[in-house]
Amino acid sequence: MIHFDNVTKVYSHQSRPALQGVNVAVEKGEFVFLVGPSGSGKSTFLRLILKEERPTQGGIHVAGKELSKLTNWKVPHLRRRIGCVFQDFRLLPNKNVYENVAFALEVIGKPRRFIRKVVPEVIDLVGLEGKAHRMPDELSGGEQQRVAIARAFVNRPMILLADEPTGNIDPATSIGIMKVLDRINRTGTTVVMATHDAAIVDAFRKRVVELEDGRVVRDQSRGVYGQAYGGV
Ligand SMILES: Nc1ncnc2c1ncn2[C@@H]1O[C@H](COP(=O)(O)OP(=O)(O)OP(=O)(O)O)[C@@H](O)[C@H]1O
Repeated sequence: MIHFDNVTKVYSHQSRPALQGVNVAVEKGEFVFLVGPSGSGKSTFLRLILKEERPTQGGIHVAGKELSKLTNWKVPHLRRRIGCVFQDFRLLPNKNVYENVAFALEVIGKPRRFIRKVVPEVIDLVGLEGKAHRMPDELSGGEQQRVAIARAFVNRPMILLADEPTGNIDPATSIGIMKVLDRINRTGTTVVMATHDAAIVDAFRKRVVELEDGRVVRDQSRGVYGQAYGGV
């Protein structure tokens, strides 16, 4: 589903590469935690998948397409098939829960009847039943993140990218957010989640890809946040 083939990314005016010789293959339906210190290249990895950045060297395939061969007018189509969730929620403050989720479908021209059917289903899926008419400022941080996940998922993307989704949320609430992402993954959506949240990574035991200075230093199935060697 996502293939990085010897990918190096050097931003302009930077001497040090943000990513260096990265080879990672994420298959359909996988859940991958992307970990590593600040500045190790996690967000760059996610931005390359969306073609928000281009690799300096190497190739990237997403859903069977080589991104360098994707013409500019096809990029929105790629992005439509990839849901994104961020640390800072990015909800529309003047729209309620229902409207925030529905908006994602309205902008891509889905029929109103379809929107009325699927939006309540997704609001239930993320555990916000009964809260469709609340405004974002009437919700807790965890609830706001659930709305953001509902919005990212309502179009049933093949891939969900999450950049520090629990970064602004307390540990107990983070477990609930993670369970929602797990539920989405179980519907067949491939999930890649960049995180610093060791407790979450250790609790859910998914594949862990660790970056350090732009290189993959570990790729482990059912991994933990820190090095697993020596029983640590
Ligand atoms: N737009 C940019 N222009 C120039 N350099 C950049 C740009 N974006 C990121 N970098 C640099 O690339 C390197 C990797 O950054 P990146 O944001 O991918 O790391 P990260 O692992 O996501 O960090 P964090 O955990 O702090 O979000 C860093 O050295 C950063 O300063």
